[in-house]
Amino acid sequence: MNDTTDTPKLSWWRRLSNGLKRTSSSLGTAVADLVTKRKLDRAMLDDIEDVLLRADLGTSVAARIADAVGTGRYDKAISADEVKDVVATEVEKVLAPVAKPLEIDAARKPFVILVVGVNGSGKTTTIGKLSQKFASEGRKVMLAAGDTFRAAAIEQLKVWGERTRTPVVAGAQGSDSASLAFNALTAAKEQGIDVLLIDTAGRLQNKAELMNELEKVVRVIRKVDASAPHAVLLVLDATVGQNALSQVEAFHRTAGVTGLVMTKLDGTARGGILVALAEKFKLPVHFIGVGEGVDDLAPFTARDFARAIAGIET
Ligand SMILES: Nc1nc2c(ncn2[C@@H]2O[C@H](COP(=O)(O)OP(=O)(O)OP(=O)(O)O)[C@@H](O)[C@H]2O)c(=O)[nH]1
Repeated sequence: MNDTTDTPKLSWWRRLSNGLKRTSSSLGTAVADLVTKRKLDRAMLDDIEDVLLRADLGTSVAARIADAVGTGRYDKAISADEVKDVVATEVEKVLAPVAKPLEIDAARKPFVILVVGVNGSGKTTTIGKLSQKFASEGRKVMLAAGDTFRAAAIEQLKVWGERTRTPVVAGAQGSDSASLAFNALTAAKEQGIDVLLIDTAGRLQNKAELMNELEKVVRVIRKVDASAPHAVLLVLDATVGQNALSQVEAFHRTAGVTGLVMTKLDGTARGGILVALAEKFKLPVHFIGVGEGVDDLAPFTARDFARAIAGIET
């Protein structure tokens, strides 16, 4: 884990737009190359659509953007900035309905958040960041080290617990993660905890056995509180691109995902996939991760993200 305290703190917007440079600049360069050569015609719109597809935006969004670019502009010269503006506007339209804050229902005590995702997507780090956020809002938080496969994962969660001064319920490596979740929820109820964040082992979406185990965690949690988990957050690594589609599908089927968090948007991210996900699944997107530090979690906002994808400076 990098220590970010010594480096000048970049704003989350700067980190996001830097992270999405790979998408926005290849999109920008490709569009600039296209539009300088000739007046707008169907062939150029097809080329623009291809560029958008390569940026992972998905077929229907790419087609819609190409149509919007074409509207009223046939046989005219068009600038790259005009195209970028249309991209930003159309992408924002797709993202606005899914950009929703994570609401903590105070009537649920504790409000149980199950955090799921593939290996290394950033679950534990996101739990640490959320723990800090909720504690700073004056809530009593507890963490459950449900990733019982790896000793290092249990230790990592304990470190986050210390850092955010939050109690951690942990068992031995190899112990049953469903019973760990059961114990943690029982303890959280007894202690009047407001928010219980449950970590789970990373699992590939195509491994049936592990996905069944996740179902069991949900079933066992419900024995303590039939309304829990109150939120199931799927943590997605922004660098994986198209694979995110099958991750959402499988985790949604198994654990009833209620919202998404996309991490690593500060790196060489391929954030266009978030647009395809929003279009296809319409699941709320709550937060984005823009670094490894405790404060590197930002609420997801459609306009900022759309402009970063299109490569428009704020
Ligand atoms: N740059 C960057 N790195 C991140 C971000 N979120 C997590 N990471 C890093 O990604 C790596 C994996 O993060 P973890 O939180 O351990 O991921 P996990 O999903 O819990 O991993 P498993 O326990 O293996 O399933 C770590 O090195 C984190 O520091 C982010 O938003 N930006």
